[in-house]
Amino acid sequence: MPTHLTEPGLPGILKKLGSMTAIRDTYLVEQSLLRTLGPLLGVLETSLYRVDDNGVVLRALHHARTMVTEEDGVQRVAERVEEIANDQNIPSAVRELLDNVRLLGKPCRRKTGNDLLICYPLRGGNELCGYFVFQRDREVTPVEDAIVNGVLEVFTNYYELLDTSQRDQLTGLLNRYSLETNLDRLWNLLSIRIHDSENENSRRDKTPKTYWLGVLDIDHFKSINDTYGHIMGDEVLILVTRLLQSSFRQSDLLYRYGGEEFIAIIAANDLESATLAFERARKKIEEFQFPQVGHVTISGGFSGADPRVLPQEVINRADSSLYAAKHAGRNRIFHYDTLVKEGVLKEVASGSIDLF
Ligand SMILES: Nc1nc2c(ncn2[C@@H]2O[C@H](COP(=O)(O)OP(=O)(O)OP(=O)(O)O)[C@@H](O)[C@H]2O)c(=O)[nH]1
Repeated sequence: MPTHLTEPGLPGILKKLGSMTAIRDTYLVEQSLLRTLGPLLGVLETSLYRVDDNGVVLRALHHARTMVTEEDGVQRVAERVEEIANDQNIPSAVRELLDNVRLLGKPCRRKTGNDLLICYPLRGGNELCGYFVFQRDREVTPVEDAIVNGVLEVFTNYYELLDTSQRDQLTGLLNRYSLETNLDRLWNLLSIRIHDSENENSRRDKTPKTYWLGVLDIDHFKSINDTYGHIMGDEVLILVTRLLQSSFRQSDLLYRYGGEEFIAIIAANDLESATLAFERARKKIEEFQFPQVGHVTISGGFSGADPRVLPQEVINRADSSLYAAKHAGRNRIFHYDTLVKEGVLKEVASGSIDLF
């Protein structure tokens, strides 16, 4: 698909690369990559697919540019970025192309009507971590190919560096800094996902349209450290992380929020499913035999991650519920609204919570 927009030359691309590496948010860097490569290749639409270790698409980012004419007759470029949380809506032609790239380990293309659908692999180290896809009416020239490969390499190296700074070194989970800097973006994303799944077009989309935020905390962790030493304490933290990761879905988000405190943001259809998901995680840890230490339990509190409520308020609600769970004897996970209904927690006007 040819574009009628003015395309930047090499100085423009270098400037965009400079801007891309000035960004400190991994999601915005991904958008910036698409903004850089679209004009370079003379296409209006580009996509980025992120995959897990098994090649399953975790999310897709689509970027589209259009020329719009303002009321005063002035033309400007309008940009739209769309994020899809899973691989249910990937067109079959794209899916087949992604599979080819994964199998062959190099860029591939296939014909769709008069156009070519072209896909480049993204590599983090030697591992395939995603795909860059676009469609246009002509082949990629050797010069374009070299530039695309160069830009993708700068992108993946920079992305990895940023990603490392957003992760906790011990557990590999996203850290508190990353949660706090991304809360607003995350909240926007939740409202888009909820809006999308309510949309006529996404009727077949099985993604649950409600999200839940839980604060989970290891019980009596200080005494684990005191009895078995810090190294054993670290080992427990790593094992609890792995158990939580294997209990929640790949698409759920898990953060290390403090020393022995985690935040999980999970998708579930209703309160019953959310309760089951958090309970499954609690039980999984309760039933696990930790080397030397034996049994370890967690307590938690959770609340609906309603995008209309300020994110910090939702964290406070979950945190107060966690406090109530500790107060009630630990090894249990409480739901905020239920506690308010039962009169265990009182919601005060400011949004802060009093425990009776
Ligand atoms: N080994 C290890 N310990 C940590 C780490 N971060 C925090 N801690 C310890 O975690 C302990 C948390 O203790 P407390 O906040 O008193 O809570 P607790 O003992 O779990 O008690 P409850 O939460 O009330 O059940 C402290 O002793 C911290 O030193 C870490 O990265 N590794």
